[in-house]
Amino acid sequence: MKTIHTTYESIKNNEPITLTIGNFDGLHIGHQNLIEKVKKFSDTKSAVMTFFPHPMSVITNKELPILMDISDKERALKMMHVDIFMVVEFTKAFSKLEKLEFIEWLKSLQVKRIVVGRDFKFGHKGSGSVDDLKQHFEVLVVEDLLYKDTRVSTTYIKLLLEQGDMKLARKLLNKSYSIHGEVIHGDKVGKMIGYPTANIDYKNHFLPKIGVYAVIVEIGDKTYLGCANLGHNPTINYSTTRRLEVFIMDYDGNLYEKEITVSFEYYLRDEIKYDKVEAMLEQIKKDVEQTYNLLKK
Ligand SMILES: Cc1cc2nc3c(=O)[nH]c(=O)nc-3n(C[C@H](O)[C@H](O)[C@H](O)COP(=O)(O)O)c2cc1C
Ligand SMILES: Nc1ncnc2c1ncn2[C@@H]1O[C@H](COP(=O)(O)OP(=O)(O)OP(=O)(O)O)[C@@H](O)[C@H]1O
Repeated sequence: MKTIHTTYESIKNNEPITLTIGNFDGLHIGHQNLIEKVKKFSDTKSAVMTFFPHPMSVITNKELPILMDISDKERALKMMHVDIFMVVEFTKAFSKLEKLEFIEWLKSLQVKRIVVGRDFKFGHKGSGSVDDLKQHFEVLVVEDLLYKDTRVSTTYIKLLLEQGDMKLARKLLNKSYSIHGEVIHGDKVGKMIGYPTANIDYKNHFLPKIGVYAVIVEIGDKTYLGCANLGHNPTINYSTTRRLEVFIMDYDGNLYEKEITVSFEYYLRDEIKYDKVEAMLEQIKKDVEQTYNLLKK
């Protein structure tokens, strides 16, 4: 797969493509279904276009919590054997292109065919629709992928994660929800109480429900079982911002500044404010045992 990081002014493509366009946050089964359709045409290369930063964050000037960053999407699309991944810088100027300007821009990219969902919108304030595209390109409109009457969408998956429904989120994402980030320094209390934790700098990754999780941790090319606490640490050193901390089983090494990935497999329980640290340690021991039982092969 060829990845092109570009601006809309400088983008170039010389090969005829079948293209799909969108945010594809999470690359859920609705997105995957659509991309499989893109790949079916043998007269063109398959191409996926997305934008960075997320258009909503540029338009609203607010950081938007995301399920996947560009590197996650790149990895997933590579595994799906997409030929070309176009990452176009999303700017205020780009957002102001009128629908016909946007269409002319696409024409300059050798687009033979466009594959999108019925609600696809483009151009300034989303004024362009599938009908507009049809006047200029061959367009394949993919039917909605539903799960029990609900359209599979990034928004719906975020709702499931907020409810701690990791099982259904996993089904709709086709993989466990994961967050990767650099390990940063915490308060070093964990080590003292016998459960050292790696604190992850989760940046603008979307955070699931506050609580304790059975997780799988990837460190380089190795995987470990772990138990994560996502929350405010109300018992020791209350933190106003949410923290993601993981106790990694059978690991002792220095993780500071290393990049690790945490996959949320099971929601175990709520985060609790304990009166005594001993009571918390007893519970953490049980969490670790439960994690082992759930995740051991
Ligand atoms: C599996 C696990 C479960 C935890 N559960 C709770 C909890 O219910 N309540 C709480 O206040 N802290 C909980 N913690 C967080 C610990 O209080 C925290 O790891 C400790 O304060 C160390 O923080 P530090 O990394 O900043 O040193 C949990 C930690 C782990 C690893
Ligand atoms: N469940 C689905 N079935 C069919 N097509 C879909 C589905 N979900 C998204 N698409 C299509 O995938 C493309 C990219 O969608 P995009 O990521 O921009 O939005 P989305 O998945 O609907 O997310 P959100 O929940 O944020 O609206 C669009 O053409 C969209 O219509």
